[in-house]
Amino acid sequence: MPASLDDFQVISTIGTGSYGTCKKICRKKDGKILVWKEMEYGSMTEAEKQMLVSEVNLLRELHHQHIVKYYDRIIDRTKAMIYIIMEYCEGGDLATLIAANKKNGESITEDFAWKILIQTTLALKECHRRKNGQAVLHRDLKPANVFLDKDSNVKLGDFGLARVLHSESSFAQTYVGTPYYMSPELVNNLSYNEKSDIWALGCMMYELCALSPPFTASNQSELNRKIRLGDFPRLPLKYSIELDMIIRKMIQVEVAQRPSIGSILADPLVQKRREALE
Ligand SMILES: CNC(=O)c1c(C)[nH]c(/C=C2\C(=O)Nc3ccc(Cl)cc32)c1C
Repeated sequence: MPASLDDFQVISTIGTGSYGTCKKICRKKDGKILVWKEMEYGSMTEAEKQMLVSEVNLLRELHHQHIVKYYDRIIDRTKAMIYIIMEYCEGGDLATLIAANKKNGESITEDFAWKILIQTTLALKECHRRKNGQAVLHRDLKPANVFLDKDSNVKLGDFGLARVLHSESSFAQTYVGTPYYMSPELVNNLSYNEKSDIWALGCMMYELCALSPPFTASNQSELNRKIRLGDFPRLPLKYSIELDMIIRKMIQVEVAQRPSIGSILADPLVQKRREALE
């Protein structure tokens, strides 16, 4: 029996972005707290609608402890709206955490930084695993797309949809935000690849610790120049040289120089940190 909007009670709006609105909802039959991301697809081309459908279908295929669980989707054709129902992540998103730390002068611990790095890498490993020959590259890894559950475990969300919503469509005009995590290959109009997600992961980890992206500028051309150069300051000295090194390896201009997901997880230090998490 497909779900319907009447099966849920909307509790509150918990996030809005260029992709749509995220609402906290309650499933009436059992009181389970979930979220739905609602998007208006009326202004999409047929090709974009098809891409959205295939991305949602990919989401359904991904089952992993560090990827937000997909529950269902509801399409309201009268309003040209799609509602994607997913698990609730009580800890919110990393962008909010970074903003709060900047505001109150706090910073995450070294242990928490390693936890986020390891769990996000594990989520990307699952995304990059070929499903029916189709890799689900994230394409938009950033703090606003990484969520935390009640135990501050990582839940990666909102991927794949970026490919649909970054296309040359009416959505493109609504896409806001500076692409701080754009990799050198994208700046040079080369193709996006799995190592582009590694670059974005390094940028996200850097910002989580330093409370600023590795590359900042007041305009796109200056940002592109800095990204191509690849120079950025060391993490704050409270963080170990090992953490700085592994993040620095991820943010290397040369794609081939960046570690693969497998080599990150095989790093002895990562393995030691991972054992401490389990
Ligand atoms: C300030 N942020 C929040 O309060 C917040 C909380 C507590 N949860 C969320 C967002 C999600 C959430 O709780 N589950 C999600 C699944 C997929 C996606 Cl794309 C987003 C979410 C947000 C934005």
